[in-house]
Amino acid sequence: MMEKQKYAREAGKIDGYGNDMILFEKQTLDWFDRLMLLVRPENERKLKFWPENPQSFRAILFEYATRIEQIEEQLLKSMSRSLNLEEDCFLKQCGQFKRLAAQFNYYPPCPRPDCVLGLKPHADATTVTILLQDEEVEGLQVMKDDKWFCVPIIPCALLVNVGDQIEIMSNGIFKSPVHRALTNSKKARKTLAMFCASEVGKEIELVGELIIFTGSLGWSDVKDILEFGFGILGFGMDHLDHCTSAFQHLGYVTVFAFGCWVFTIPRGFGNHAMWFAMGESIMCVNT
Ligand SMILES: O=C(O)CCC(=O)C(=O)O
Ligand SMILES: [Fe+2]
Repeated sequence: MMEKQKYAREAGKIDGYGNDMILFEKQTLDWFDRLMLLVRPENERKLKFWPENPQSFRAILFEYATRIEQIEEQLLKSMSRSLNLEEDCFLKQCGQFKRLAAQFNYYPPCPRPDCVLGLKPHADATTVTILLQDEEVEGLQVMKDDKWFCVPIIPCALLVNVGDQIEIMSNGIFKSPVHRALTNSKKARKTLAMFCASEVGKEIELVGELIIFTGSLGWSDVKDILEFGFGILGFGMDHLDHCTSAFQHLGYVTVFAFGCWVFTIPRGFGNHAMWFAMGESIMCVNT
């Protein structure tokens, strides 16, 4: 614990070790600890929060982050191509100084898993989140048609969660699913979430061609959704639902045409296949 406290998060900041930010009285707290480290842009890294023990930690995280960025790039290109769009149309919107943050989640055993959640229902305010799941302990659930579905552990696979930024750019064709983490009475659970997001302050918007495709107006000129997302995470909700009501006052209409998308890619960074689970159907795409 003393070692962890050396890297404790400062009040109101995001980097470092800690628990939920307390945003209001009587907030329901999540049953987890986390270490959050901004990895890119490089000049914004705060190395004082990067553990020095084990010694290899920093080098491994740098290497892992580089690979994750390659995966994100391939994914964003593949998703654009799958919609018959130019392959860099999502990437272009992310700007030159894309952000990448690593969040190490630790869920200790909890005596009352029936009444305590590891992580409240939320959607990620990212382009995509790439999650390395615990090798043994399940806990992640995704909401679809108002029901919770357990995400299985697939050995040697990374889970890719579409985030709000891609939901916005794709006009809801790729939906950012609401998800949560359960607790376990006997075993601790560890996961590593890599949050990929656009440059700070860069406006993102739905890709014009998709208005015809979905027959709806969607998001326009959304900026800094990640900060907004962190701001309301304590409430445990879907940022876009929250934004939707705000935007409707401004005369925007948002239609999310499809259900949630979750897909996994086997770890290993050569030629890989992606499995898309959408509603009842599963497809496999070679990239
Ligand atoms: O730990 C998990 O399974 C989910 C983590 C997550 O959703 C997050 O960190 O945003
Ligand atoms: Fe999440």
